Amino acid sequence: MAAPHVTDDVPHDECGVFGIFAPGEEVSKLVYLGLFALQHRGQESTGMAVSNGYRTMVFKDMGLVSQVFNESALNSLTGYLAIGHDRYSTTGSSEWSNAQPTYRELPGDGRRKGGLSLAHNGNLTNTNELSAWLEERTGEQLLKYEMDSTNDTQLVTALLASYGNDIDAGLAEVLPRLAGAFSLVLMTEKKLWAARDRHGVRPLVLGKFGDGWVLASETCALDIIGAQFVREIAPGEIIRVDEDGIHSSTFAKPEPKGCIFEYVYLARPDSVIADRQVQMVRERIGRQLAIEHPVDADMVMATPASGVPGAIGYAKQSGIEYGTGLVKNAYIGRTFIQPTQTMRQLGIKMKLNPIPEAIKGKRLVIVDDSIVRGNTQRAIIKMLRQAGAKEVHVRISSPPVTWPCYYGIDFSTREELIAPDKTTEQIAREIGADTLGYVSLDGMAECVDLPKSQLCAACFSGNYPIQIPSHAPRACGD
Ligand SMILES: O=P(O)(O)OC[C@H]1O[C@H](OP(=O)(O)OP(=O)(O)O)[C@H](O)[C@@H]1O
Ligand SMILES: NC(=O)CC[C@H](N)C(=O)O
Ligand code: SF4
Ligand SMILES: [Mg+2]
Repeated sequence: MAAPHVTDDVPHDECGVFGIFAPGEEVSKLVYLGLFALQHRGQESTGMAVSNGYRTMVFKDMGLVSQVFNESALNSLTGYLAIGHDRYSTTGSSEWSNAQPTYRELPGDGRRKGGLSLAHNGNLTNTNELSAWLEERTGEQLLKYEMDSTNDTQLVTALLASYGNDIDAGLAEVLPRLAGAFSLVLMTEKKLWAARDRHGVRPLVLGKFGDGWVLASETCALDIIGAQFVREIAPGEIIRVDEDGIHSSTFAKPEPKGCIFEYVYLARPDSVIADRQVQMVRERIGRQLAIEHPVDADMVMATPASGVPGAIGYAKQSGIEYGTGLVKNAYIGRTFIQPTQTMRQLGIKMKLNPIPEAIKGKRLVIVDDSIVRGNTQRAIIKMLRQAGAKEVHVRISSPPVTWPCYYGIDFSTREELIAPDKTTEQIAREIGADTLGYVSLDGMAECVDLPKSQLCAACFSGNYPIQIPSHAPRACGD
């Protein structure tokens, strides 16, 4: 059940995140649109906190944006200042209590109580230390202490709330002590903040909306409400928006390590990250893939949806005709970001269906952006063979994923990945492909066209540029 949380006092003050400060506007419908545009970043739960300057209402529930919010819910969420979140769980299970935005009451003065609402994309890697620090500061144990079971976002909210109404002081002390990845938006009844970890692992952008300001994980969420892109929030930067305007400060020296997987899979192709149009990066990687792994074939086809730009690039470079061999059900989202293996496997069956006439008797090149657990390619190749494909040559627009991600993508053990300790031929046999080719790490990074030193590619290389949890496995030689 959706649970509105209302603080009713008078004045006081990867997942996808969204924030807006637009005096004179009713913003809940704009937040809805922004969250809708960011749905590809998280499909498990969604929510928003909205303030009219005096009190905050938080409304969140399990499910998609279109399932959780309806007209009457949006009409009841009145106010000009809001944040929102689409969740894809990485730390803390997929359940209502971990849905975001998180909310904490602040002490306030007298009856003027207020609250802190916060939404987080990323994943923290020192939750043990942070739990201990919270206990030291407040005597509070957030959850029964257990490795990995403390929701990282709740910890940040509790730590910041322990500074009372002085959120700026809290941010200045708490943010430098967070390890891992975080793109945050947070608000009290009158002010909106955003902050990005010093590595800028996850994207976060600033836009202008009339006289107001918007924050969003990706530029596609600015486009949908007609906001103008202003700039990215810099790694290590804090932005505050209030009635006096916008204010920027720095809490740490930037050391960029943007997630390369955003370009490969996570972000929407119509978004722009670090001045790079994601669609164009993916097409370039497809071209590179054709150069590195050519094959004689009759048709190049994509694994919908994220494999499409790479397949276009592969077809253009190879000169092999591009065709559609699989139809995607338009009413189903991403399968990889589902929280359980059963849901991921079922999802693929519901999502993709072959077109036998288009593929029968053909030598196919099937392009996808990545193979992680192998669910998608295993299922698709079976479908294509049953539909009469003569040969199936799989080409992948990223190198083998061989190491877990601790910075906001949910593959946290090596055991769940298909590629570790296997040759490409072994993986090809396991998924049932005639041949398999992965683009090289250098080739992929060149297509992103940023210095390798400014990117995280740890899930491909095992070289973690940012602290990982103390219990995590390390790459050989580390
Ligand atoms: O090897 P796996 O474990 O199956 O994971 C990789 C697959 O998952 C993703 O697709 P997804 O269905 O999530 O989203 P998409 O529709 O954007 O391609 C990705 O694009 C690959 O197809
Ligand atoms: N994918 C994410 O950004 C997840 C955010 C946060 N770590 C959570 O699990 O809720
Ligand atoms: S480990 Fe992989 S998915 Fe995680 S932040 Fe680095 S590049 Fe991105
Ligand atoms: Mg896919």
